[in-house]
Amino acid sequence: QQKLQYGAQYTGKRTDAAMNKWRSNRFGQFIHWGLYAIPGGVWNGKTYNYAAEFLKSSAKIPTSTWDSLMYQFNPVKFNAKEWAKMAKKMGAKYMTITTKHHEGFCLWPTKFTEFNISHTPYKKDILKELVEAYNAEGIDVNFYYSVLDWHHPDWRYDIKSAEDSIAFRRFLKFAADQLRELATNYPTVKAFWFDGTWDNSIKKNGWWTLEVEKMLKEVRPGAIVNSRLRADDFGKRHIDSNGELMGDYESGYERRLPNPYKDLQVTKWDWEACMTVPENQWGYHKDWSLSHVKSPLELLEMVVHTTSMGGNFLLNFGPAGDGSIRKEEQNIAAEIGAWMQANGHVIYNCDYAGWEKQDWGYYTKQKGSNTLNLVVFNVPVSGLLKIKAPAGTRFKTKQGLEEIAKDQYLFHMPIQLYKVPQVIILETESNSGSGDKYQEAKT
Ligand SMILES: COc1ccc([C@@H]2N[C@@H](C)[C@@H](O)[C@H]2O)cc1
Repeated sequence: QQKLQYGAQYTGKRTDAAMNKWRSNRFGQFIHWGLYAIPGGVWNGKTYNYAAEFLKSSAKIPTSTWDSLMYQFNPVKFNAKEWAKMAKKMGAKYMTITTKHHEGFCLWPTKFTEFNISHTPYKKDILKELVEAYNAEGIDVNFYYSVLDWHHPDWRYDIKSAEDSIAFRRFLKFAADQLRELATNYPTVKAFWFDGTWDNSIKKNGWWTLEVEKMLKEVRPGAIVNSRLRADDFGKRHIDSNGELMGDYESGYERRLPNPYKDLQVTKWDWEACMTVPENQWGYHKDWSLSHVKSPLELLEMVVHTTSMGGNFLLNFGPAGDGSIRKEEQNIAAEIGAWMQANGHVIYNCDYAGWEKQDWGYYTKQKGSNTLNLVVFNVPVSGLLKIKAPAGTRFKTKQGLEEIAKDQYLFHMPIQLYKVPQVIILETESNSGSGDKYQEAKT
């Protein structure tokens, strides 16, 4: 353990009301929307299959050319209320919007750069429209903010000279001013999702990442920041040099999930995974035939998998440049929403149950209750679900349960064709299941 000036500010999970709400939300909608949605991965008639929000670099487009897309941004089909209603029907409890992505274009009328929505044909404050529409549906709104900024002349990837250092200090003030502006002018914002913080320039300025965390929590008490913002005294990111998580939740699971057998360390802190529908498209891409597009059921399993390990799942939508939502995303929202409508009680306010994962699916546990939720994706040919209970567990539920050895059971599923994940609720006796674990075999 060494004394850090810019390391973790506390250890363990926050238990204040704001963080408890963030945690209980469990399932959110990510929205990537910016100038990149206009070309949608196609430039001068050539389709680029890398992430559409990176088209500027994939197609080697000069900044001045790219930035002139601002004068075309006029989403005539944009309707914030429709987006919010779709998210509500999907069962999303929060939404995270790209206020500014790496391109540097701002969806709000910021005072600190002209490269913003007020200078587009659309003119109006899209961020305000989205915050109001989603909040009206009872959905919390969080802000994604990319520190990396391709547009701003003072951005630096590294600090290699006095000039770099002077320019980058100006840049860090610009970014802090924008963040203060966001936290001040949109008072219902709940959390800040930082991205674009992996470069040496940020790693050499860990002090700034802590200053931003403190400022946001001062301006907006209860505000939540992700670990991706943070670098410590030695440039160590997410986890400080003493092994403590920085920020309020771990945000390293991007387009991947922790292994439910081997990565149980994630259960010791709050965390969130974010996921694309295609293999790797966050912004709108015109051609989704270029990679596998995940089905509603594949994505629903990821939601359940994440809850079963005590994390939040942020599912990405990439609206088109005209403000429309593509049919694949509409369908995903409808199908996931149908299941969440009937079974959200095994997701919302649920957490890691501490039971050993089995092949048939996932366990979740309602916070502070003795009900154990089994979410079955893979029904065994035998119809018998294997359950290994923590030592000394006593069940209240008798129906369908057959004890086959100490703390080992089979649950008899009715033999039928299942089309959607099945939920089985078991009741355990309140003080049972905390007994000693078998001694692991020495190998
Ligand atoms: C390989 O490097 C990157 C850099 C940035 C990203 C951004 N993070 C995601 C949340 C999206 O915003 C993507 O553009 C992804 C991969």
